[in-house]
Amino acid sequence: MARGPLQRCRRELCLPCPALSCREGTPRQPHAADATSQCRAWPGSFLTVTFCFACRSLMPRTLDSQITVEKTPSYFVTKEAPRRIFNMSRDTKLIVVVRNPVTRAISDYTQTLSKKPDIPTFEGLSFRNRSLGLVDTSWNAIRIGMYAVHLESWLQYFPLSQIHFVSGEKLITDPAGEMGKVQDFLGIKRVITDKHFYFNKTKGFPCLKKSESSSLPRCLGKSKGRTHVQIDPEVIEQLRDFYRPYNIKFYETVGQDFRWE
Ligand SMILES: Nc1ncnc2c1ncn2[C@@H]1O[C@H](COP(=O)(O)OS(=O)(=O)O)[C@@H](OP(=O)(O)O)[C@H]1O
Repeated sequence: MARGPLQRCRRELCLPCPALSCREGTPRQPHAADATSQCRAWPGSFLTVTFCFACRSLMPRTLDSQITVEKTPSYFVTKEAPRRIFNMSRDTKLIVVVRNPVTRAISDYTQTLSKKPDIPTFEGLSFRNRSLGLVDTSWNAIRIGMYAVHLESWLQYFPLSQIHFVSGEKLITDPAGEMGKVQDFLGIKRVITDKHFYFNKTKGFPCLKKSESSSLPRCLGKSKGRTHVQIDPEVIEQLRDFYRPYNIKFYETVGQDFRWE
């Protein structure tokens, strides 16, 4: 029997979802089975890729009409991930949320600082030699934003048609629009629409009118959408210059202009 779109999508894998978290109350698609909570029960995140293969056994069993969704932000920048995922299931559809890499780096730093207040300054970590404009690409917060570089590894295994890029910026300004495109990409009915969202002025972000488990409104947690550390505008300019060629290459490769300039 020919496989329908839902059967084809049965083993979906959701990659970094830095904006509207897959695990935090996104309205549930009737076709989605969430493997992430099971996987996250596994201790230690540095072995993400390894554990996610181990954790396949922890994934919920899915019906042919369901899609398994797994969300691990570090997959996109993990060298071995494309090959391993391809070997597991070459039909896997990949979703990557990307945002302006400079803002991403500052967000990343803000998050680390909240856990380790003693780390060096953002400027100190960003440059090998600031006056020469030498950016430290070995610092993860910088390296992750070089999307074009990471994408190359994925394209060695997966065609572009199997990868969907969500704009992190549009996910804030038009969550329903971005979620609509995700649902189209997965070949499922547009169940999540603008009826599900409202803009919460206090949070400064869109929130859900009601969560899956209750009829009360639900925003993402305190660690999502917090105030960023203030960075010297000159540093921001230097980093913009650094990322420009990577961004241009990325836009060209995916055929989409994210307007980060
Ligand atoms: N609706 C809504 N509510 C709150 N936050 C939102 C939302 N949509 C997108 N964002 C942006 O998501 C950013 C946090 O994502 P993370 O990268 O920390 O997520 S994750 O760790 O990958 O789950 C977070 O980044 P920061 O602003 O740096 O905290 C937000 O800008």
